[in-house]
Amino acid sequence: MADIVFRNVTKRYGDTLAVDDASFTVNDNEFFCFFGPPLSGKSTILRLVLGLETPDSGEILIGGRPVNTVSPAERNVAMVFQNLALFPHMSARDNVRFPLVERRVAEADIVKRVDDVAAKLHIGHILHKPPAQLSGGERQRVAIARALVRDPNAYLMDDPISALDARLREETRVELKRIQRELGKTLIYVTHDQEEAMSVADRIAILENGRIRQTGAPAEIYDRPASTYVARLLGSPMMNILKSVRSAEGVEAAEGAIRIADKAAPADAVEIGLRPEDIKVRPWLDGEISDGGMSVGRAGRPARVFEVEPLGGYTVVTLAAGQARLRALLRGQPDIRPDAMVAISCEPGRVHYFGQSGGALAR
Ligand SMILES: Nc1ncnc2c1ncn2[C@@H]1O[C@H](COP(=O)(O)OP(=O)(O)OP(=O)(O)O)[C@@H](O)[C@H]1O
Repeated sequence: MADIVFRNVTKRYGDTLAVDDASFTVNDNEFFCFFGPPLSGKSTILRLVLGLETPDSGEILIGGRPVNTVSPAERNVAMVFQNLALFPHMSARDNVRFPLVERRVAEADIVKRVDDVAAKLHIGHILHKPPAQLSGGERQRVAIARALVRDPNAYLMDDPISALDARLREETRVELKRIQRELGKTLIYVTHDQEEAMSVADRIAILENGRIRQTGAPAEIYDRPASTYVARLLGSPMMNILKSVRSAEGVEAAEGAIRIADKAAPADAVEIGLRPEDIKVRPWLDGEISDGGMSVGRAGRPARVFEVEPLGGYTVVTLAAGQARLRALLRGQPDIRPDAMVAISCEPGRVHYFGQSGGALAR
């Protein structure tokens, strides 16, 4: 078993709380991702797992064993380095052999272990090549083979593909996900890219200033963000978050320009969140009269199109409703022009409610 557990782990650097009372469990064979803005404590958590840092308080367990005082070598957790750096002057095979040669493992053992890991990663046929002759995906597999040849309990990656261009990043993350599934080994992965976190991870932990704000499967966090902080971090375009007040029918936002007919709206909601893809937009009909009593849920409220961004498969429309700006994500390339009047609506069930401190409220 290679589950990794943090129990109330805190790590300070001087006055900086790099990791603040973190508790989580990474399950055996899980692809677990830490995601957060710069300086939120992601790398420090990896360093604590590796044993390069010691917690000021709290406990770390790997496979059920407390490791606070266990050296990095004895923890048997492998790091796959940023940009998957391979030694350019060595063949892929020598790269993979390297950690074992360094540890003076017997030659027969080295051969067997390299063959084993090469078979798992399907790279047996490319081991004779130098890194320069490998594709990006092959290099990635070789770098992972080098980390795994010692048969670690888990492997860690710190923003491994951030240096690649956008297209290659997309391909590489698919490959990474595939590799992790095939290997079935615990992977702790750090990224500052929300789309990457969502796409690769079985579960994500979201960090803010060293604190874990929410942990869960990507879809779960996306659909039920625990706070405005988390809601803003996941999703592109970002969730629309608007100040709101309770009304007789439900809630109002944007000085009444948006009304949600939702009797179940919590009384203490001070902000509502609308995902761009949940906002429906249709042309405002000739002669249509804005009835102040109409609700967003039923008939649609008037809004003016501020700007239109056609992105091919979908279109981002920025709308002006009262003083508020909203972004809606529409499929395809609808015939919507700047300055046009449109009717916007949203299913009440898709509205997120947040309280005074930014925490999500149950309907
Ligand atoms: N060796 C160190 N000495 C002093 N402060 C440190 C050290 N390492 C990290 N910190 C501080 O701890 C906090 C967390 O840093 P950390 O590198 O873990 O964040 P991160 O989320 O990985 O950031 P990034 O995305 O920029 O890599 C930051 O405020 C950072 O300045």
